[in-house]
Amino acid sequence: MMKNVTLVLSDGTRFRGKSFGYDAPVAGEVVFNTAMTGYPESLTDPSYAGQLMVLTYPLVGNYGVPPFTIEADGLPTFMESERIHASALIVSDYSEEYSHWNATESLACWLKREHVPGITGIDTRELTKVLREHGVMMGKILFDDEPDNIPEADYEGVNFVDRVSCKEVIRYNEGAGKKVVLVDCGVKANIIRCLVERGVEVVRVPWNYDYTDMKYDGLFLANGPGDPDMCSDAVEIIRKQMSQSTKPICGICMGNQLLAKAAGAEIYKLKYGHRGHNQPVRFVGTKQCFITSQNHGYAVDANTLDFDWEEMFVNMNDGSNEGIRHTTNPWFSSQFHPEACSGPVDTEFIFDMFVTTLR
Ligand SMILES: NC(=O)CC[C@H](N)C(=O)O
Repeated sequence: MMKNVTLVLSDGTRFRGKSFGYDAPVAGEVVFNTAMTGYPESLTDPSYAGQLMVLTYPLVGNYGVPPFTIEADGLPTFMESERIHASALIVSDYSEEYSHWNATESLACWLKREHVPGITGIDTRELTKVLREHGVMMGKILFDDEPDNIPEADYEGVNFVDRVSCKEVIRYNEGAGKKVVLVDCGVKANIIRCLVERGVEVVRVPWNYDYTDMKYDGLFLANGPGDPDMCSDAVEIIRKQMSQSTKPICGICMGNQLLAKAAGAEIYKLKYGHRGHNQPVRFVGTKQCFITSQNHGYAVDANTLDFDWEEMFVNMNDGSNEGIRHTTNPWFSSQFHPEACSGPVDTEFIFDMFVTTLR
C-alpha cells in the first residue's frame, strides 16, 4: 500500500500525493526538470545533491532502470555516478509497469534500495507554475501518519561539492598520451568517458586538490552541486594555475562558473534555473544554435567579465550566459552539458576543441 504524503513548499503551498519510493520524510530545494527521458542519468548526476527533483514529463518509470554494471575503465556503464544523488523524485504519474531491453528493475525498487523517496500523484504542472512564478523554493515531503519532525534544509550555505567529490586521486587511461587533470566537483561519468574516448589520460582529483605542481597538459573543471561561492578553494587553485601557464583549460557547468570566478567575474542565482534537454544556445560570433542538455541554478554575470574574456554561448530563451572564453589563451567553458547523458549530443565537439588544444 502506498502511503499518503504531502509536499509542503516554503511559502506554505501544499500538494498531496502517494509514496512509491523509500518511505521517509525529506527536505531540500525543489527544482523542476523538463526532460522527457533520462531519469537514471539525472538521478545519479551528483549536481542534483540536496534537491527534490520534479519531472514535468507526466509519465515516469515506464522504461524501468538499467543494471548497475562497471566497465573495465572503472566507470558505470549506464549511470552517471555510483548512486542516486537527488534527495527525492516528484512525478505526476508513476508507471508500475515497465518495459525496455536494458531494464533490470523498476524505478520504485531502485529508489527504495537507495533510500530515496519518490512521490507520485502530484500535479507537477501546477507545481512547476508555482516554482516559475515564485522561483525555486525549499520544500519538504511529509508522511501523513508522522508528525513534521525533520529540520528545515539549507541549500545555499552547504558545501555539497565537498560531499560528492572524490576523496583521493583516481586515474583513467594511464599512459595514453596527453594528461588531463580533472577537478572533480561532482563529475558525471560521461565527462570522463568523453575524455577517455578521445585518447587522453585523465587524473581525477578532489575539488580542493592543489595540482599546480603536477606535470600535465590540460585542466578540466567538472560539473557539481550547490552554490559555486562554496568553492573558493578550487577558484584560488585555478587562479594560481592561470598565473603560472597558458595550458588549456575547459569547464562544464560548475566548471564554467569556477573558471569565471577565477577570471574575476560574478555569479548570480537564476530564478528557477535551466534543467532539461531543450535549452537553445547561440554560439557567439556565428548564427549557429544548439539544443543543449542543462542542469544549473546559477549563472555567470557576463557584464562582470574582464576585458580579456568574452561570452562564447548565450541562452536564447533568457539571454543568460552559457559559456565563456579567453580572448588569447585556450581557456573556455560551457554552462550546458556537452556530454549529454541524458540529452542531445550535438555539442560534444566541445571535447574535440579541448583535446585539439592539448595537441
Ligand atoms: N550541473 C552543474 O554543474 C550545476 C552547477 C551549479 N551547482 C548550479 O546549479 O548552477
